[in-house]
Amino acid sequence: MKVLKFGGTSVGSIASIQTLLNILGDEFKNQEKPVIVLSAMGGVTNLLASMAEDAAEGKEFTAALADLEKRHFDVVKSLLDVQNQNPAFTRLKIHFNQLEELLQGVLTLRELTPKTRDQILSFGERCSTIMVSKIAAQHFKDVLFVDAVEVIKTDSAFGNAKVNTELSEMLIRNLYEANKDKMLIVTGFIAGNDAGQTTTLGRGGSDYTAAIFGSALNAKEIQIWTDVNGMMTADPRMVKKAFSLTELTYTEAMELSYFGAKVIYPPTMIPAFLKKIPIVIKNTFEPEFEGTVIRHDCKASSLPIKGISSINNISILNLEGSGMVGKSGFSGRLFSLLAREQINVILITQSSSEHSITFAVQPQDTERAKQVIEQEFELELAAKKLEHLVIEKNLAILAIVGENMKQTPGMSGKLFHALGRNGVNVRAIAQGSSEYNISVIISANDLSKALNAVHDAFFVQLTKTLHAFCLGTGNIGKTLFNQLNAHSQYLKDNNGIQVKIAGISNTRKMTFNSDGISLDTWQDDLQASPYEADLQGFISKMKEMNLPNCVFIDNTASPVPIGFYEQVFKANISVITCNKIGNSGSYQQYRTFKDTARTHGVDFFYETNVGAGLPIINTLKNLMNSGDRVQRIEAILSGTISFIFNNFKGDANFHDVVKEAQEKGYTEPDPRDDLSGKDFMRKMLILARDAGYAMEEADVEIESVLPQASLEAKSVDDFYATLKTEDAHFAKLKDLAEKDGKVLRYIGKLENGKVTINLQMVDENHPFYMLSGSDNIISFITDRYKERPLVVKGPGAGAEVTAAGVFADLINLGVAP
Ligand SMILES: NC(=O)c1ccc[n+]([C@@H]2O[C@H](COP(=O)([O-])OP(=O)(O)OC[C@H]3O[C@@H](n4cnc5c(N)ncnc54)[C@H](O)[C@@H]3O)[C@@H](O)[C@H]2O)c1
Ligand SMILES: N[C@@H](CCO)C(=O)O
Ligand code: NA
Repeated sequence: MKVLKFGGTSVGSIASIQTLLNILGDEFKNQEKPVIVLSAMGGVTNLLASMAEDAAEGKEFTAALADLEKRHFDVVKSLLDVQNQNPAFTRLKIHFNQLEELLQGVLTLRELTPKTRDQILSFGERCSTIMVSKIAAQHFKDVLFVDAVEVIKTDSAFGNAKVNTELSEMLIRNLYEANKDKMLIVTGFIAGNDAGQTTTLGRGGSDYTAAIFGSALNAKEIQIWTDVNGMMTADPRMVKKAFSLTELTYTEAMELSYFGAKVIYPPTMIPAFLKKIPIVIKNTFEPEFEGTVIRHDCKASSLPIKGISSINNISILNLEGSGMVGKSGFSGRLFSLLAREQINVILITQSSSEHSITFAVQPQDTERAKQVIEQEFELELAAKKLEHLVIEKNLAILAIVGENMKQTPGMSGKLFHALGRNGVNVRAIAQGSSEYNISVIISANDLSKALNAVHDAFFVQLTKTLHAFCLGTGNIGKTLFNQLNAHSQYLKDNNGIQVKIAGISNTRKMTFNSDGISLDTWQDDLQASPYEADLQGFISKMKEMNLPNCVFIDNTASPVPIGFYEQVFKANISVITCNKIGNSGSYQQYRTFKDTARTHGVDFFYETNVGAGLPIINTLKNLMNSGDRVQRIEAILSGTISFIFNNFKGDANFHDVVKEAQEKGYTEPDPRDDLSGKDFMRKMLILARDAGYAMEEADVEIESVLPQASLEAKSVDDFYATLKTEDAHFAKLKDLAEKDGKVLRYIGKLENGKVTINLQMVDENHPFYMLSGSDNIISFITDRYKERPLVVKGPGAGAEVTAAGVFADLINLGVAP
């Protein structure tokens, strides 16, 4: 046989009671009739409690009582045929009169004893159960209302009575045997003492009733019908990707029950655990959900953990001092004291040096704990054997739970990697040797980020979410958004990655959305945003949003964002940049970026600083990391100049070719940066530094391709004008080269710690002769690539290839452990 328990929401409305009847209808078809346990209608127990307290304070309760009556009567009117209504009204009315009398007594005496309180509360379950059993009787024959006062026997500790299990189980069995052909519908939560007075079973009482019946009758299963889809991997209000578990063990259910939305209160299920009866959590509002089964032993599961539970507000107390070292009985004294004071200790850690003990308590217990400890250890404190107790508030506990963790190395590694990577500082740690729970204490501010990051790290079958904050909506920024938009489904399906753009800023406006700014409407959103651009504001907001797997992307050509990189790294946020100004500033600054990123365990990716999307920075990194040494680098790294020399032929005029390069998106926002050689210089400097040379800009020897007048131009327009007036200068260069069947190439070289960039005329035997479009080419001659160089070649400028390089950096972020 089965026991089915329906919680408050399942009997809370006409619609839910109708669903309940359908469920009973299915069960009624079975040979063995189930036992049904009911809670009070949703909210009724709390209402009764407050009516009782009001009455004790001399306040009126009649209006509330009338409401209560009406809620029950409305159900009767809707769900019972007219001819069946009167007997139900009469039964209910008798109870409401009794309730009124009790409340009146409390009001008169201005006193509410625990005994009276239990009696008052019991009307919630009594009325809902009478009501539902009358309705059920109209549909099914042989329904029997059972007042649990008759069969569940307790002591007289009103409010939280202790059950006489042996006696109760016997009475339940007798009742069941005598009514085998009937469906018993039983009041949850309430019981009776020897004198027949009503008692209540405390928190989770109706689940307890179901467990007691299940145990007494050796039920095949106990179903708990509630209003959510069973037990989930995390609190769904905090973790959107939380999903329902199909199966977990009793131990896991116990450990996970810390959730805010409590599905069951595991201690009440102990009678069922002891008999190894499976407990199935079902959803009345989604009956097709197959349920979460809590059982003694589960099938092997592929999930590394079953879930992540949390407590969002705790305090820790830390007691340390030499007086504890090697002293047995110290922790005994401490924790006996706390137990005596009824201070619940949530978590304890002690280092093996025995120099300190840290423990967590509810915030409301903190001050009292401090007081009693200081009294108890007064002498030790005075003798400085103990230091004064340190209290820290606004903390939270996050715990990963699952029996699969046992004997599986790497679980704590995964947990701490996810936390560390996201800049979550761990204040204390606890893991029992049973290895099914690892708990960490962190700042309450970080809880949401930590829960989501840890959930992403463990449940790899789910999509991982990256949160990107992007600066710059020009050529590259815009193209990146288009690429992300077009490719998002593929990334989800094939890489399990979802990129959410959580913030965007250009020089005018900024906008934010932790759920991701739509990549179809970002321009309108930015336009409509109330926030004026403010870089420090942008970064502060990014930190404040405290999202997991966060990255800052600099798609500007501005020196301003550079000044903020360090701050970003220090907030444990990775940086991706196509802006070369940062890495080509002072060597000191370049080092600071690298070192700060490393010490904070985040990435600093800048593949597009050299050769746009071509794999140049990563190639060099791999060479260096694997112990190779660069002997020489020769390269053409200006896409713009490359394009110009590849197209400045025959009748072409220099001015127009430069214009074309700009229109094609190859140039810097200011094309003078390209033609002056500055952009090329930056790239060579970055390569030299990545190759291990602590070089400064002044160490680069650079020959310009421009005549003096162009170099001195005050504006971009003036600059273009000089390209026209200086036409002869460029024509001469071209003719000189063409005369000998050569081509013009602007080539950079790094050798012996020296960088030079100059204009050369090369013939067809030169490896750099054959280039077209905006091609870049780089050849690395290293200790290992000595005879023949390692060469990378291809288009090295343009919005598409550059944005693609930024995109690749994004996907390569080490968010996954
Ligand atoms: N074009 C290429 O082929 C290529 C290749 C590699 C790298 N890059 C680099 O890409 C970067 C962007 O180039 P682009 O052509 O897209 O430039 P762009 O001028 O088209 O866009 C720059 C954007 O940055 C924004 N911006 C500037 N300063 C800002 C600030 N302080 N705060 C917020 N936003 C700011 C501007 O509003 C604009 O939206 C440059 O650093 C360039 O060197 C370009
Ligand atoms: N303006 C740059 C873009 C690539 O960094 C170039 O022409 O090479
Ligand atoms: Na590159």
